Amino acid sequence: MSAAIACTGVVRRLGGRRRRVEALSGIDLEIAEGESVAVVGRSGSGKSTLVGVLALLDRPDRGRIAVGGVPDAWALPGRGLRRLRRRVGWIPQDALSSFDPRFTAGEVVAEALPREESGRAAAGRVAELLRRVGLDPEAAGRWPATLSGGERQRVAVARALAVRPEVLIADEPTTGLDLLAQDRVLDVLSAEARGRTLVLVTHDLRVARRMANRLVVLDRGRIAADVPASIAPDEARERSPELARLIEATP
Ligand SMILES: Nc1ncnc2c1ncn2[C@@H]1O[C@H](COP(=O)(O)OP(=O)(O)OP(=O)(O)O)[C@@H](O)[C@H]1O
Repeated sequence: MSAAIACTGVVRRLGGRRRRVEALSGIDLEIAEGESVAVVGRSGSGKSTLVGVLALLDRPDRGRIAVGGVPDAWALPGRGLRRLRRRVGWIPQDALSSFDPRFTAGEVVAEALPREESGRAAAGRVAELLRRVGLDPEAAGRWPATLSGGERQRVAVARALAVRPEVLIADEPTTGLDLLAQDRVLDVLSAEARGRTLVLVTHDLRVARRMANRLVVLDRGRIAADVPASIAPDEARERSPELARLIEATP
């Protein structure tokens, strides 16, 4: 099976001159088509930085990102890179702040549609996408700020699906939601992940196990463990102290 997305030797430094942090210190990771991977690790371990780099939103200081058959995304000219980005659906942690406040929920989704689907056909596609994530198409006319957190997160999933991506990347998509809303967002995501590749950041090992068949554990910008999600707790403890810590912290 070929890699849907991969990175080689990725280094990412963040911050200004005074406080420079190496958020990623040489990451090699290959994710096969159809795989579902949960990126876990303690706060500040580099999870968000890694998925931002994988989604081609953030350029690494060193290393290469391969998407589909393209071996080095950032070597492409701007247009090629933009086209490649459309093969990846991005679901951010905080949907509301990622939406343009001048847009209704429907416009947020419509804006992401490929050019050939915009214009007249757009309303139908937007309604279909909203229905797919379990929202009433009427939600299209609402301002995102008037939707619940869970509804907004589902709009973010609909927006990510608008480009018909091969890979879905989600950064803590259920943060701040109550359990029922979390459940609905995760259900929608797992349905949409079928037949696609999924990369999901979560601090919750239960979510990781529910959504993924592989766990990538980050620790201070490095991969501390890369194991099947079904790994027995005893073996996991042996493999990596960082994973052991996560297991202990999970009720
Ligand atoms: N804009 C920034 N400027 C400086 N340092 C940053 C910036 N963004 C992140 N960092 C630092 O980079 C490291 C990795 O951050 P990152 O957000 O990727 O971690 P994380 O594992 O996603 O954390 P969390 O679980 O808290 O969201 C941390 O030490 C963080 O403080």
